[in-house]
Amino acid sequence: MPGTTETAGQDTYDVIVLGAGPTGENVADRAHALGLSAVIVESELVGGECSYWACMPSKALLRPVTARADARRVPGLHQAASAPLDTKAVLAHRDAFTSHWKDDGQVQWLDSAGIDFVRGKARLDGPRRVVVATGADERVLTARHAVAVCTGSRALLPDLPGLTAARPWTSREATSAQSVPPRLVVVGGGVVGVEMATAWRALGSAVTLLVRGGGLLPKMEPFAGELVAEALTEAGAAVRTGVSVTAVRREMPNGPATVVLDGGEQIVADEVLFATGRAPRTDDVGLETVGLEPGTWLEVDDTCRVRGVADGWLYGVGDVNHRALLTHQGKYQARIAGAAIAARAQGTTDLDTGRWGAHAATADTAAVPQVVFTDPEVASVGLTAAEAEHAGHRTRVVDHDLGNVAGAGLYADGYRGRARMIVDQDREVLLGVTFVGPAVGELLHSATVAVAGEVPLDRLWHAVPAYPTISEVWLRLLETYRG
Ligand SMILES: Cc1cc2nc3c(=O)[nH]c(=O)nc-3n(C[C@H](O)[C@H](O)[C@H](O)COP(=O)(O)OP(=O)(O)OC[C@H]3O[C@@H](n4cnc5c(N)ncnc54)[C@H](O)[C@@H]3O)c2cc1C
Ligand SMILES: NC(=O)c1ccc[n+]([C@@H]2O[C@H](COP(=O)([O-])OP(=O)(O)OC[C@H]3O[C@@H](n4cnc5c(N)ncnc54)[C@H](O)[C@@H]3O)[C@@H](O)[C@H]2O)c1
Repeated sequence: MPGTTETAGQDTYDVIVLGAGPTGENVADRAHALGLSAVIVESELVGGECSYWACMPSKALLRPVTARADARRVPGLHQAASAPLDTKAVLAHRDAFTSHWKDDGQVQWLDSAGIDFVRGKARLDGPRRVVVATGADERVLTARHAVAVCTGSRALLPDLPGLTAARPWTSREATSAQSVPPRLVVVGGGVVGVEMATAWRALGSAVTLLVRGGGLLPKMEPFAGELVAEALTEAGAAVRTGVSVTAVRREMPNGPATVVLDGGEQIVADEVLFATGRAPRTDDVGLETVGLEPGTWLEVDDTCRVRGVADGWLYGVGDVNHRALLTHQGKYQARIAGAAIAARAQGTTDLDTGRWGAHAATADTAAVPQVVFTDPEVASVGLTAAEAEHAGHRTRVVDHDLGNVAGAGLYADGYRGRARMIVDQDREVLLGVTFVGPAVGELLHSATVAVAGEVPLDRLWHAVPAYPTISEVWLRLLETYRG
């Protein structure tokens, strides 16, 4: 049972925030830091999906996996690092990183940040009014300036015969399971699918990854999915592309599940993870009381203000607006929305909403960074080659084999990886960068600065990477471009 600390407080606030995930916390914090009173309402755990069933537990499961893989590629360590992972220790490490699914620390942080907190299920009840069901009681809150819906997303399950009765895993079970299923089927080759297939395979499950398309990580550069599929296969997972699941059965409650494929083939597994995307948590937050459709993603402008709501008091920030379903991007939007809410509360009418302005979440469309924590890691920012071409840019695609970089060779024996930069030929700046290979995640911010800063390639030539680091790939990419 989560802690029950909450603020009796007043009932009228400058800003009311629905949902205390990373996004909601940051909206409230920004608003408060800019002089507004703020209250946040949370129905489950303060910290949201990210802290308890997403980023934190998944990365805590994956870190030992990638550390062991790296160590096995270092001469002198191969033997020592070849033992199986200590499953109990890895799961305990994961449990510690989720604070054992207790949010006392995060509730304390709200308090220290001067943000009032109400635990309960919130829903809109007409303009600027929020009703919170707090157990047996209801509490009514009123906002002077803004209400921010930051209720996030949940796993989306396909409508398949037998699926609900078969009790499939979603990302929640995949990140919080207390034992290793001997056989695990993973459906979906997106980020959740590949990360969880990597983690549970390394922890000992026999993993079958079922993908209906032609490859893994379809939203990224094709070589990313290819290298991750190759590594998963080498690790002993079965990666099957071009297959669709048509039904799932679990005849005995404690027995195995059977996954039926479109060709009639059946696969038996102890657990079946559906990693098939997300749905907005907006079905029961009272959208209908303000003229919006329940269960839909909130359509917002670049200040994260919801379109089509009279007087512009409603904001939708984080996963719920479907702009970029990532914690860091939700927190970025929260900083932008918080600044816009405060400016509007002060009566400012000419907000700085131009490209890269203080009140515009420009990076959401131009420079979203993402790291997939598989072995090898995938790190990307901005547009892929296909996206840049589709957007009508005149581009040049520059590739380099990361294995040929001295720092990569030192990092790991037989280092395998690849880098790509997409150059906007008209402006000679970068539109996107992708790295695939061990440890490239920590390289990504250099690319994010280059893309978001629209750093001219002539100036990047003067950004000298230290020798012998993996970052020397920058020099190789620029040399390849210049010829
Ligand atoms: C397995 C997995 C791994 C991930 N790993 C990463 C990663 O490594 N890096 C990364 O950047 N992103 C990652 N993500 C994505 C990341 O988790 C989300 O983008 C992030 O959690 C979104 O934050 P949010 O605050 O918008 O929503 P959430 O974190 O979903 O928080 C929303 C909060 O609102 C509450 N809420 C909902 N309805 C109500 C209501 N009616 N009243 C009161 N409270 C309500 C919920 O209980 C929840 O606490 C991962 C996602 C998954 C599924
Ligand atoms: N490291 C990270 O940054 C990280 C990690 C995990 C999740 N996330 C975020 O969480 C979000 C959700 O991740 P996700 O992997 O669930 O979604 P996703 O949209 O990335 O991938 C879902 C995949 O499932 C496939 N799919 C959908 N329906 C299917 C069906 N019926 N049968 C088979 N395949 C089907 C889709 O084609 C898609 O490739 C993503 O937006 C991601 O950015 C980020």
